[in-house]
Amino acid sequence: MKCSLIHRKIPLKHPFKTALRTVYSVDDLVFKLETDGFVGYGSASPTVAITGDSIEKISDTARYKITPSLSKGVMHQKPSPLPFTGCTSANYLVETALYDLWGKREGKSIASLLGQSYDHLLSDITISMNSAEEMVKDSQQAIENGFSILKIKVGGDLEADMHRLEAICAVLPDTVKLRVDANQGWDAPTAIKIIREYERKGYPIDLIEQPLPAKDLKGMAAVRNAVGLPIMADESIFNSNDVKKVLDLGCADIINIKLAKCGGLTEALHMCSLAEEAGVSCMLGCMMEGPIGILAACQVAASQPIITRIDLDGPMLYERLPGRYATLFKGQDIFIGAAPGLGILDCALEEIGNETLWTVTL
Ligand SMILES: C[C@H](N)C(=O)N[C@@H](CCC(=O)O)C(=O)O
Ligand SMILES: [Mg+2]
Repeated sequence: MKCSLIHRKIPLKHPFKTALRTVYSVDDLVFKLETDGFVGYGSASPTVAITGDSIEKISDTARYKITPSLSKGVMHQKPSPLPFTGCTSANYLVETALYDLWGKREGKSIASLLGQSYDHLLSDITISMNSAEEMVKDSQQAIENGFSILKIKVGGDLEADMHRLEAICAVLPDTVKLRVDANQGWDAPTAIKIIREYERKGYPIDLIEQPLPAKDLKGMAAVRNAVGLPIMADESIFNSNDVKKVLDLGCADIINIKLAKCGGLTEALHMCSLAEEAGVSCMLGCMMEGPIGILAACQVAASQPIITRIDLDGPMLYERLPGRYATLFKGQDIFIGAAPGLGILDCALEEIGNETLWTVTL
C-alpha cells in the first residue's frame, strides 16, 4: 500500500472575501492511496482562521498520526472512524480516500452505497464581501449566469452591511433569494438591529448564517429569540457534540455541515441522523477547497434527505475546474454521477503545477 500527499494551487476567478479571511487561490492537498490495484483520493485545504488547520498541520497529522494506522484491508470494508487527531481536515483528507476505495471495490458510487435520495443538487453561489457597488455587480453577473440563490457575505459594521443589502436588493429579480453569511462578524446587539432592519425592509432572505463568534452560544440564542428569520449555525458547529449543544441551547434553526469541520463523511452522516431526530434541516457546505472534497460532500448530500440546502460553489469560483468527474457542475446545478466511489474520471494532478510533499509505503 502506498500513500502520497500532493500540494497544488487552484486559481480563482476573483479573490474570495469573508469577514474572516481572503483567499486568492485554493491550496489543494490531495491524498492518494494506492492498494490492491485501486487508487483512492481525498483532499483538504488549510483554513487556519476557521479550523486552525494549516498545510503543515494537515500534512504532519496525515503522515504521522493517521497513515500508520491504516491496514492493508482498508478497501474491503465500509470505512470505520479514524482516530481522533485534533486536526479535522487531516481526518477528512484521508477518510475521503477510504470511501473512494470502498466505492471502487463495490463498483458503486458512495451516494448509492449510502442510500441515494437525490441525483440533482441546487447550489447557491457566494458573493464576496466587498464594497456595495462591487457586490451589486457580482450579484448581477451571478444572476445573468443563471444562479437563483446568492450567498451574500457580510459581517462588517452596521451601516456598511445595511448598505450592501439595500443596494443588492434594489436590483434583484423576484426569482432570486439570498442567504446572508456574517461569518461571526457581528455582536448580538448589532446582529439584532441589522436582522430586524432586513426584516422590516422585506428583503428576500432565506436565512442568516453565523451572525456571532462561534463560541458565543448565549448570544446566538438571544439573536434567534429576537428575530424572525431562520438562523443557521456554521462555525459554532463542527461535530455531533456541537449539534447537541447548539440545539439544546436553542441557538439555531438550521445546521451547516462541512466535511472539513467534522472530520469526514462518517461524522457528517452521524450529524445528519441527530438533526433528523431533532427535526432540524441541514445545509451541506464547503470551504474554499479543491474538487475532490467537494465531490465527497456531493455524495453525502445526495444520500441525506435532511440536507435541504447546498452551498457547494467551490468549482464555480475556480478560474477553471481541473479534471473530469462523473458528477457535473453546471452553474447552480450539480448532477450527481453514478460512477464508482467519488466518480473521479481524471483528477488532473499533472495538469497544474504540483508538488509531492511525501510518499509512504506500508
Ligand atoms: C465556499 C462557501 N460558499 C463558503 O462560503 N464557505 C464558508 C467559508 C469558507 C472559507 O473561508 O474557506 C462559509 O463560511 O460558509
Ligand atoms: Mg458560513
